[in-house]
Formats: sequence, C-alpha cells, structure tokens
Amino acid sequence: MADKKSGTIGYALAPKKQNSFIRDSLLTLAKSRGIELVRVVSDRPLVDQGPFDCILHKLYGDDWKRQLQDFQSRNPNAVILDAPEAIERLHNRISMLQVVSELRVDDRTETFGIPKQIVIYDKETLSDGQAWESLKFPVIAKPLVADGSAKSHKMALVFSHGALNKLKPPIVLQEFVNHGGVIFKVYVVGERVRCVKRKSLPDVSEEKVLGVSEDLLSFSQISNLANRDSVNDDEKFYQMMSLDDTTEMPPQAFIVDIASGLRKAMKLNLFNFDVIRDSRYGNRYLIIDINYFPGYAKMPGYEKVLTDFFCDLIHKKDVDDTNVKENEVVADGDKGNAVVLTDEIDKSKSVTVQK
Ligand SMILES: Nc1ncnc2c1ncn2[C@@H]1O[C@H](COP(=O)(O)OP(=O)(O)OP(=O)(O)O)[C@@H](O)[C@H]1O
Ligand SMILES: O=P(O)(O)O[C@H]1[C@H](OP(=O)(O)O)[C@@H](OP(=O)(O)O)[C@@H](O)[C@@H](O)[C@@H]1OP(=O)(O)O
Ligand SMILES: [Mg+2]
Ligand SMILES: [Mg+2]
Repeated sequence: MADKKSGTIGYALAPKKQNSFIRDSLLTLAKSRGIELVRVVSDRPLVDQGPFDCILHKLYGDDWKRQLQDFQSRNPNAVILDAPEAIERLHNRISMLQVVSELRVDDRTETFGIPKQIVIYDKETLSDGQAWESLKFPVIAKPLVADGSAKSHKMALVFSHGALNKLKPPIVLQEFVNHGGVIFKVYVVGERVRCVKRKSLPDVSEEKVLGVSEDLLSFSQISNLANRDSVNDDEKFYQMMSLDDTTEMPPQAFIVDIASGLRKAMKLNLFNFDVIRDSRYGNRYLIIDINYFPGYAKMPGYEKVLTDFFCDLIHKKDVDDTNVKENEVVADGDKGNAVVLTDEIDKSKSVTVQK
C-alpha cells in the first residue's frame, strides 16, 4: 500500500554506481510506497529538471557542487543527500578518521579507536627514519586521497622500512593490526544500521614477517568483490560477499552508538565504516575506513532499508515543510536515536561527540 505522501527523488550517479544501486527491485518497491526515483541527466542543468523533493547523488567536482547550490537556492525545502561539504571530509584518509577520535561512547566494556597512523607528504619524509620510527611494521600504505578513483584503493602491505622507498607519497602509513581475517562493514542509512561480516586480509604472524621474501605486497579492495556483474544471482552474490564463519559480531548497541555518533558528527546519512577487532584485546575495535554512499546493493534487503529511509525523508519533509534544511535530516541523530535493522535498541542510550 502506497504511503500517504508521495515524493520524487532525483538520483545523480556514475554509470557503475547506477548499475549496481538502481535495481528494478528498488524502483518497484519504492514506487509501491509512493516514491518515484528519477534519473538526473547530465546533459541539462539540474535546475531545469525535476521537480524533485530530494537529490540523491554520488558525483564530485566544482560544476556539480554549483549545480546543487543553484538547485538548493531555488528549492530551499528540498533535501540534498548528502551535502558535498560533509562528503569531502571522507576524501582524505586523515580527516576521514579524525572524527572517530572525537567520539565518546559512554559506559561500555568495549573500547574503540583508530590504528596508529602517520601521513607522509613527500619522498624526503619517507626516507627520514624519524617520521616513521614510532610505527610497528607491518604497516598498510594507503593513498592519502580517497576520492573514489581506482588509484585511491591501491594499497600495499609493507613488512619493513626498507620497502618504504617503493611507495609514492602522499600516503598514510597505518599500522597493520591482526584481526582474525574478518572485517565488519557497518552500513548506515539515516537512523538504520546494518553490520555485515566480510573477508579481510589474513593475520600476519611474527615469523611470517621475518620469513617473507617480498617486503611489500600490493592489493586493492580486498573486502570487495571485484565486479558484481560477474554474479547474476543475488543470493549467490550475497553468499560470496558475506562471511558465514563463526566470528562473533561486535555488540549491536555498541556499533549503533558509534554509527549514531559518526552520523551526527559528520552530518552524513549515507555511509559505511569498516571495523576490525584487535586480536590483542578481545573487546577493542578499530575503525579503519569510512565510505560515502557505499555498495548498499550488497546488503541483503537493501531495497526495504533504502525505501523506508526515503519514506521517512519525504514524510518528515511533509511534516516540517516550512523549514527543512539540507542537514535537517541528520538532526534526528541529535537525540541519539538509531534503529537497528534487526531490533530496537535502548533509545535512552546517548552518544556524546567530544568537541
Ligand atoms: N590497519 C589495518 N589493519 C589490518 N588490516 C587493514 C588495515 N587497514 C586496512 N586493512 C585491510 O585492507 C582492506 C582495505 O582497507 P580500506 O578499507 O582502508 O581500503 P579502501 O580501499 O578504502 O576499501 P573500501 O573498498 O572499503 O573503500 C580492509 O578491508 C582490510 O582487509
Ligand atoms: O560499488 P561497490 O559495491 O564496490 O561499493 C564500493 C564503493 O564503490 P562505488 O564507487 O561503486 O560506490 C566504494 O566507493 P568509492 O570509495 O570507490 O567511492 C566504497 O564505498 C566501497 O566501500 C564500496 O564497497 P563496500 O564498502 O560497500 O563493500
Ligand atoms: Mg574499506
Ligand atoms: Mg574506503
């Protein structure tokens, strides 16, 4: 049954993203709930298209930013998912994780943080031992820029400082932390949070570090299936992507608290973050990556999660039509509310963002 308020969402996505995200199953379910998803074409100005209640996008560049600004000034009550200024924080792997260091999650036995890391801007610093002597090898070398290009996913596991001169700054050197070969990917869609398990890099033992012939191993998007199109059946795809091993999931309320805190601090509605459990301590979790508008289609049942979010958005816009601002949608997070996809959490639990 269609919800009482109907709405039109314009989506502006690169072809690869459009193919993976805008699936018939999503279009059909959204339409049945009164939500029309309409493609924004690139050969006409955004302001000449529509009308749209909301723009859902994953495009970059100054021209696109200007188009969104023009659209917002002519449609002050329309919602932009999400604001380019908020997304830009995730395009630099230092600013990306800075927000984690400011989070405080109250009264938990679990602790969280980010791996030790340093940023290297130039070759000279790379050869200056003082810059990286505080790091324990192996380290993962990640491009500083995380702008969605293939290059931004090209990484290397570096076993000794002798191999550092093979790297091309600007890079982040992040300590490799053994985590049992399993990564937890936490998908966030507004107040909805879903944690899934994925294959990750295997642990590196002391002997292995000493015994490796190569002092540097390159890889890219290890927790991701290279190309979804190679798998035409959803169920099979989900099985290949997810991990049904016995690794225990992190405590749900803990993950949701972090998700709520990140959402409020970053003012983003559509993101995921990668969490590993530090094998040295049973209850310490490290956030190693945060991604804007990730591969939601890999999340089983993504159609309903996104459609419920769109309906809330349109309904909320309907209710507050007088003064919805582009970040108003995030304001709900201020009350620390978050809905876990499998069951409700204690809504009284709050997350404070350390200023
Ligand atoms: N500090 C770390 N310790 C151990 N393993 C790590 C660490 N950082 C990254 N990894 C491994 O490398 C993989 C890729 O790292 P990361 O997620 O930062 O790259 P990415 O290119 O941004 O990936 P994504 O496709 O999720 O955007 C992780 O999924 C994990 O398996
Ligand atoms: O499309 P995919 O399913 O591979 O989704 C990946 C997405 O690619 P996209 O470019 O198509 O959005 C990536 O975006 P960029 O960093 O490259 O911008 C990043 O968000 C990954 O984390 C996503 O993988 P997931 O975290 O969900 O496993
Ligand atoms: Mg990642
Ligand atoms: Mg990433």
